[in-house]
Amino acid sequence: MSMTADYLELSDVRVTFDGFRAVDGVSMTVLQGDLRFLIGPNGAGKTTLVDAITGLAPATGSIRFGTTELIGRKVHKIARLGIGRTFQTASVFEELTVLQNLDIAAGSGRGPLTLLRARTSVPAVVEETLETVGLAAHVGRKAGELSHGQKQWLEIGMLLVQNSRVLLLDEPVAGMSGEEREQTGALLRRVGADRTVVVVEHDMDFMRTFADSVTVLHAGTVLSEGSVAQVQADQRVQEVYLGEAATTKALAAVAESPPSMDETPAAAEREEDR
Ligand SMILES: Nc1ncnc2c1ncn2[C@@H]1O[C@H](COP(=O)(O)OP(=O)(O)OP(=O)(O)O)[C@@H](O)[C@H]1O
Repeated sequence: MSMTADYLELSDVRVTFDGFRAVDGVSMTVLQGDLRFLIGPNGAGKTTLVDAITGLAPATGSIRFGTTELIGRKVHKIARLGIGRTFQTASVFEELTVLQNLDIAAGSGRGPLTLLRARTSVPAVVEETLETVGLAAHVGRKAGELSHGQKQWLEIGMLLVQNSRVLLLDEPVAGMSGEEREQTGALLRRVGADRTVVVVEHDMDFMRTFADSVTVLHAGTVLSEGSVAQVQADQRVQEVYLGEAATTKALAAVAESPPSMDETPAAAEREEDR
């Protein structure tokens, strides 16, 4: 493990699809141990930004992991540098056991024969990871039989055995029960202590409970950034999140009883002000 703290530093990152700017000049720095949540309305560019970091979307600007530039590198090179991600739907091997899934992830450099050979002991990193993600009691179960939450934990475990230093997690608690959410939050705190973690999430309660810091994306740009309290107090964030609901409500109110502008107190006040 490195002695110096890791960090992920994005500078003026842009991703364009056919002239449409999905990510439009994002700069942000995420430090190891600072559990960062990336939030924003649908289409804000969150997933595209994660795609850019992992090499799946062509980006311009700079994305550095420590002093290493990631832009321009191939997907598997970026993964090998220690940048790991999960997807909204867990991508575990359903027919294989929990242990086999972790083994395959850990042995990404080993040949298939080594993996097939009967083993007498579980590698230390796999054993440790089973404890960390809370699946020690389920080593022999087929991944397909796990609950949705447990599959997500297994996927995070697969990143841990690969020694991922950066974890980019796409909606890890979507579809989870309340208890699984709590356990996932605790897991993120544990793994995030000595790793650089970015959590893309729509669940605001989960974000409020577990985020150390928050970046709010809107229309491909950083709208706001700071602590949960700072971001929540930001007028622009409230407008983006409440905007749609407020507009719908206002329209409904207008349809129900058209307000007469002359009679409202506000209109009367404005008259006096003149
Ligand atoms: N491959 C693509 N080609 C064209 N447009 C794309 C592509 N991928 C994403 N987009 C567009 O880029 C914008 C950002 O999408 P993205 O999925 O990154 O948003 P998001 O913040 O992750 O949204 P959600 O919360 O709904 O997942 C959207 O308008 C989307 O339609």
